[in-house]
Amino acid sequence: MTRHGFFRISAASPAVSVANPEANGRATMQLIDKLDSDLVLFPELGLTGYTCGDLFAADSLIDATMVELVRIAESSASHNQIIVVGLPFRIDDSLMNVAAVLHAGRIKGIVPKSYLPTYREFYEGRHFRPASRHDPPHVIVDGQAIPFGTDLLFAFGDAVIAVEICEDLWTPIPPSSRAALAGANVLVNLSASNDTIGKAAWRRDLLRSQSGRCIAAYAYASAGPGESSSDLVFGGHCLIAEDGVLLDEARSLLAERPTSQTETVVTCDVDLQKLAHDRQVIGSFDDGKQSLQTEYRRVDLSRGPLRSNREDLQPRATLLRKVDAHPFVPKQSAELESRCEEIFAMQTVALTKRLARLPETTPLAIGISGGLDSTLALLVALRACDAMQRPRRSIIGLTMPGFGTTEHTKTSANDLIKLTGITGETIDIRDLCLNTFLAIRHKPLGISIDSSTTAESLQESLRDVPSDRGDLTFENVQARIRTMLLMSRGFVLGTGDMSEQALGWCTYNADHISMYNVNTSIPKTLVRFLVRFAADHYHEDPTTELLHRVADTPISPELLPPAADGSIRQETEASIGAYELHDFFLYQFVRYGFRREKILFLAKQASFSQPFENSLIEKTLAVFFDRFFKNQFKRNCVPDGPKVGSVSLSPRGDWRMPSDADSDAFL
Ligand SMILES: Nc1ncnc2c1ncn2[C@@H]1O[C@H](COP(=O)(O)OP(=O)(O)OC[C@H]2O[C@@H]([n+]3cccc(C(=O)O)c3)[C@H](O)[C@@H]2O)[C@@H](O)[C@H]1O
Ligand SMILES: Nc1ncnc2c1ncn2[C@@H]1O[C@H](COP(=O)(O)OP(=O)(O)OP(=O)(O)O)[C@@H](O)[C@H]1O
Ligand SMILES: NC(=O)CC[C@H](N)C(=O)O
Repeated sequence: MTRHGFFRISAASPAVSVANPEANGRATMQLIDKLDSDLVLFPELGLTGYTCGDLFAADSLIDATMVELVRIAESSASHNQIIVVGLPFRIDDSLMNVAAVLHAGRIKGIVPKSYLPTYREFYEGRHFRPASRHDPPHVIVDGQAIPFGTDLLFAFGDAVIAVEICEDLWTPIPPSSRAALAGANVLVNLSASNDTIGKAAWRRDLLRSQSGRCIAAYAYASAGPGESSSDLVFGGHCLIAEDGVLLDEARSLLAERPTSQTETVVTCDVDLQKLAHDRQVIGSFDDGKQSLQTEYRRVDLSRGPLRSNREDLQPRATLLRKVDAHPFVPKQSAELESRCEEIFAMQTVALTKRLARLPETTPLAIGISGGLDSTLALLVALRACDAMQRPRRSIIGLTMPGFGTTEHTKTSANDLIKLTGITGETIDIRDLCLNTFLAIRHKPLGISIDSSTTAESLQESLRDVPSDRGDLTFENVQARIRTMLLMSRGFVLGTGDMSEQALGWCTYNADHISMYNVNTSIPKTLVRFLVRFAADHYHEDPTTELLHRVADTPISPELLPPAADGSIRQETEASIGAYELHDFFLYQFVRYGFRREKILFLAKQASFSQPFENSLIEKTLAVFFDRFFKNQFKRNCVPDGPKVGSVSLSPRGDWRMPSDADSDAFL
C-alpha cells in the first residue's frame, strides 16, 4: 500500500511441474522473491498442478503439498507481500480445491472453491467437493487454527481482499459479487482455464464486466503451459482489471517462443481511492448490500492502522499503471473512428431534437470567429441540417470583427462560410461598442473618447496601449454586443466548451448564453481533436487545410487589441495556463474527487505533449481550483446541451455545486 491509494498486485503463472509440489513450491518462491508487490497471486492448484487427475487421491501428493504450503508461508515472513496460492486441501474425509492466503510468515486464511466444473473437459467433481455451509469455520494446519470459508475478507490498509477460484467467476452470481457488497475492493481469482479458440477474449470480457459491476480491482492468474498436455493446453493468462477497464494482461501462449517452461507475470498498481470514490457516488452499489445473507469475517493483515492518505506513506518510485495525459481524447485504436463518429452523432442528434421543436423556417445563427469552438459548433450544425434535409443556407454565420480581431481569424471565418455554403453576414461591432463606451462613460483601456472618436481612430490609439494593461469592461462589452446581435437573428447555437465553463473563461450573459449549446460537455482538448479528425476524415482540401489552420490557431477570445504586427496578443493559455493541464485537472477532480496532492502526483506521471515544470503544474492547478470555485455562478445558468462523455458540468445533471463554496480546503 502506498500513498494516494495505490495497491500493487502481481498475477503470476510460474513454470509448473505436474504432480511435483516441491518443484512448484520452489518456482513459486523464486517468483515471489523477484517481485515487490503488495499482493502476489498464483494459479488454481498451482502447488500440485491442475492436471493431476486421479493422483489427487494419492497421500504422498497431498503430504508434499502441505510441506510446501508451510514453507512458502514461512518465507513470507521476510517481506511484506500477501501471497495467494492454490492447492488441494483435505478436510475430514474429502478433498477441496482451495486458495491459501499467506502473510507475515503465517497462513492467514483458506478459501474453498464454490463451483466445481464437471462438464466437457472438466472433472473436478470427481476429485473435490465444493464449499458448503457446513464447512468448519477454522481448520488446523501445522498446529494452528486457520480461518476457513468463503466468508473471509482480508483487510490490508485500504485494501479488502476477497478470493474466488476460476469457475466461480463463470457462474450467474459469482462469490466475488457478494464479497464486493460486503466491502471487498480487491477481488482475486486463482484459475486453471485451458485455451481454446477465442476463450481469452471471453476471460477479458468477464474480468472487465465483473470489475465494473463490483467497482473493484480484479486480478486473475491462470495455469501455464507446463500443465499436462494430455488433452488440453493452458496458456498462463494473467490479467488485472479495474472498474471495467483492463489495466494489463500477459499470456504465455503468445510469448515470442512459447514452451512448456514459459512463465507469465503481470503487475499493476490499482487505485483504491478511485474505487472508493465511485462506490460512494454510485448509490445503487450500496443498495445491493441489503440482499446479503452472509456475515463476512475480516482477517486483518496489516500491523496497525494503514490508511493510504497518510502523509508519511511514500509513493513507490515508479507507478505501474498508465496515467492518461489526455483523459477526454479518444485513443489511437481500431475504435478511434467509431468513437469520434459517436461523439459527432450525439451532438448532432441532440441538436436535431431541439430544432425539430421549432418552426422549420427558424434561422440557426452562429457567431463564426475562425476559432475552434465556433468551428466545431458549425460542423455539428451542418450535419444536423443535412440529416434533417434542411438547406445549409438556413444557417446564418455571423462574423463580427471587433477591436481584437486579427486578419488571420477573420480570413478563416470567411473561408468557413464560403466553403460550407451557409449564409454569411459580417457586422463590424466596433461602432456599436464605441457608442456603448460613450453611453456608460467608459474609457476603453484608459483612452479618453468623445463624440468625435471613430472606430478607426480608437483602433489606432489602441496600438499604443501597453500590452500589460487590461480592461474587462472593454472585453465584455464586445462579447455582449455580439451575443445581442446573434440573439436578434434567430435560434442561437452556443459554442462555449466545457473547459471554458470549468474556468469561467467566458463573458456572463454573452458567449456564456445561447439557445442550445452542442459543445457544453466537450472540453477544449477534445474540441481541437475533433476539428482535426473532421479535417482528415470528413473533408477534402481546401476545407481540410482550413480546418487544420483553425486547429493550429492560438486559442484567444480576441477581445484585446492585436500586437503591432497584427498577430494575436491575447493568448488564453498564456494567461490562465495550458488547457491540456486544465482538462487533466478537471477530469481528476470532477470525475474522481481526488485531492490536490494526488492530482499533482498523477500529473507528474503523465506524458503531456510538452514537458511541464513541476512549479508550472502546481501554479496551473492553483488557477484551476481558484477559477473553478469562483465561476460556479456562471455554470449554474448555462443553456441546455448534451452530455457526451463521463464528465459534465450541467447544473441540472452532473454537477450541482453552490456558487459560494470556498476553495481553501481544496488548495
Ligand atoms: N459568485 C458570483 N455570483 C454572481 N455574480 C458574480 C459572482 N462573481 C462575480 N460575479 C459578477 O460577474 C462579473 C464577472 O463575470 P463576467 O462579466 O463574465 O466577467 P469576467 O469573468 O470578469 O470576465 C470574462 C473573462 O472571460 C474571458 N473571455 C470572455 C469571452 C470569451 C472568452 C473566450 O475565450 O471564450 C473569454 C475574458 O477575457 C475575461 O477574462 C463580476 O463583475 C460580478 O458582477
Ligand atoms: N469575431 C467574431 N465574429 C463572430 N463571432 C465571434 C467572434 N469572436 C467571438 N465570437 C463568438 O463568441 C464565441 C466565443 O469566443 P471564443 O473565443 O471563446 O471561441 P472561438 O473563437 O470559437 O474558439 P477559441 O476559444 O478556441 O478561440 C465564439 O465561439 C463565437 O461564437
Ligand atoms: N478450472 C476451472 O474452473 C475452469 C472452468 C472455466 N469455466 C474455464 O472454462 O476455464
